Amino acid sequence: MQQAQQLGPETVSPDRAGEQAAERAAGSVARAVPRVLSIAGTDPTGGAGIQADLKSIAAHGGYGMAVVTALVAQNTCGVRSVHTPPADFLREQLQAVSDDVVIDAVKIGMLGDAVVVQVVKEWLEQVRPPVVVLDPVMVATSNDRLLRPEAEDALRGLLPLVHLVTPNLPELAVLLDAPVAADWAQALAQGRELSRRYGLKVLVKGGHLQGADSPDALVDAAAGPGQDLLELFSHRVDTANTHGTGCSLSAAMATVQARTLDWPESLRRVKHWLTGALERSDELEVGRGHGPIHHFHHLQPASGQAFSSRLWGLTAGVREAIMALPFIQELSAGTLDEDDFGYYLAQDARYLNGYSRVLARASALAPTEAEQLFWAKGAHQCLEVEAELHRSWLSGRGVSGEFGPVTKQYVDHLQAIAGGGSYGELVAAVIPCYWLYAHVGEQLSAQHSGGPADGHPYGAWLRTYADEAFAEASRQAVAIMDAAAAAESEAGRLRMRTAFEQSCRYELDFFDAPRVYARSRVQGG
Ligand SMILES: Nc1ncnc2c1ncn2[C@@H]1O[C@H](COP(=O)(O)OP(=O)(O)OP(=O)(O)O)[C@@H](O)[C@H]1O
Ligand SMILES: Cc1ncc(CO)c(N)n1
Repeated sequence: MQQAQQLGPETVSPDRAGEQAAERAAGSVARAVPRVLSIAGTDPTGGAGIQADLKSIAAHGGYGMAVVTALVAQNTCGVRSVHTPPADFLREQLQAVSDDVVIDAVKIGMLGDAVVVQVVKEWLEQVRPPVVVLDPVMVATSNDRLLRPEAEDALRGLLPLVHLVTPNLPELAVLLDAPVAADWAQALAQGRELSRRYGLKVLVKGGHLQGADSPDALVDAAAGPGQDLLELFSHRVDTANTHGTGCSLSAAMATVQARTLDWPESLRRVKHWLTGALERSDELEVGRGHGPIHHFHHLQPASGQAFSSRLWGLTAGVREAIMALPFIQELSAGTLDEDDFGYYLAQDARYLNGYSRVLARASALAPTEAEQLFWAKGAHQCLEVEAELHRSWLSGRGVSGEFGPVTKQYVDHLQAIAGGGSYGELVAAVIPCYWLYAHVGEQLSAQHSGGPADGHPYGAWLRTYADEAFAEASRQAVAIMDAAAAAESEAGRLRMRTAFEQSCRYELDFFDAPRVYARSRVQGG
């Protein structure tokens, strides 16, 4: 504090002042690691205000600094009280930063009252940072007021010093002294008007609209036709974790603009990041109200559900290929050659025997008793199904019980991982058998709603495919894989992915094997 008092404006070193003036005169200079100052209130739970700004700045490669306008006792559920430090002290904080550091960008958030707005205004007039983004914070996500109503006029007076303002719809209405926009078209019209009136860019935010999208638009009334509007539509993330989205967005815009000197490009990057941060917000488990977004989701590997979702997405092509196989199509239509079906079942019985041993190994490696039991039950069921296949379908058909080439390769692949891989890798390798089987079952039963027609040669078999108990086991297995993925290193997760993808390929080959290797084909041509 004492030190701050010693450092008045008159103590600015001539070098530093010259440096700032030179940079200003040259216009903005892109910086690899811009020095970004947040002027905002606090959130001790870290999701909004200065704490969110610093994370957002760092997440976008900036060097974050912060001047506190107000100390806010708040959490994800709401605001309890606000303590505003004396205006002189705010001035000293601002001056302490700008006397020493060249500022590449400023983000302004909660200002609270008209006195604070005035101090910040005077400082902006003196320093004129090259990038100034104002988030006109008025009301928190929890609906608590963060700006005194009588300060709204003062906030409008700040606009001529700002390059980009980022109002949500109610804030946009207050800045224009107009009714709140009822739809996106009205919001854009208001954004244009605000941009024109104050000669700045406006980021109109559609987070408060209803609908499948959460649109945002960069409006610049001064730009030529075709350049005056950039609209970005992202899907609306189904989450209550929206605390601090506005803070994080504006701090990110200030940072990326200072790095790129390109507002539209900044919005594209920031919007993409923000959607991911909302999507992954559940992983943080912070607070009981509107939780924070995941600022660093792009640096941390997806854990939990996201791992299996990624693998599922990566293997969409294999699933399509399986469904398109003559074997699957003809099986569903009832036109499949009996020998092909017999070959498939005999190989399945052979496979299940090997698979059972591999599941027993997963049981042996399982980190919890519940998982140990899950895999042990799976191993047991495989043997039961194998026995049932021999009793019902295979007896009297005279099909060979020898390993076919694909069956051999698939089981060898699983056994190699059972012998030398980690638990996560083994789980990832065994999942496609559950998951793709359940998927094919679901697809086939959708093709036979109400059950296969009477007299369908494979009707009984199709019915077993649509078994809900199996679908449930598949979901449990996938959940176990996600937990195992979270416990692995990044390299371990990569091995899991490889094991999973290889097993998916073998599932495809397995369904196609009758076409290639069934006795009638091999012998009869
Ligand atoms: N559910 C959602 N899904 C996707 N994007 C969202 C969602 N909610 C908000 N956003 C995005 O978050 C940003 C902030 O939008 P919003 O209109 O909610 O601002 P705000 O009210 O100032 O935020 P805050 O909640 O921090 O007060 C915008 O880019 C908006 O599109
Ligand atoms: C300090 C602060 N600024 C902004 C918001 C808006 O989310 C908040 N809740 N707290």
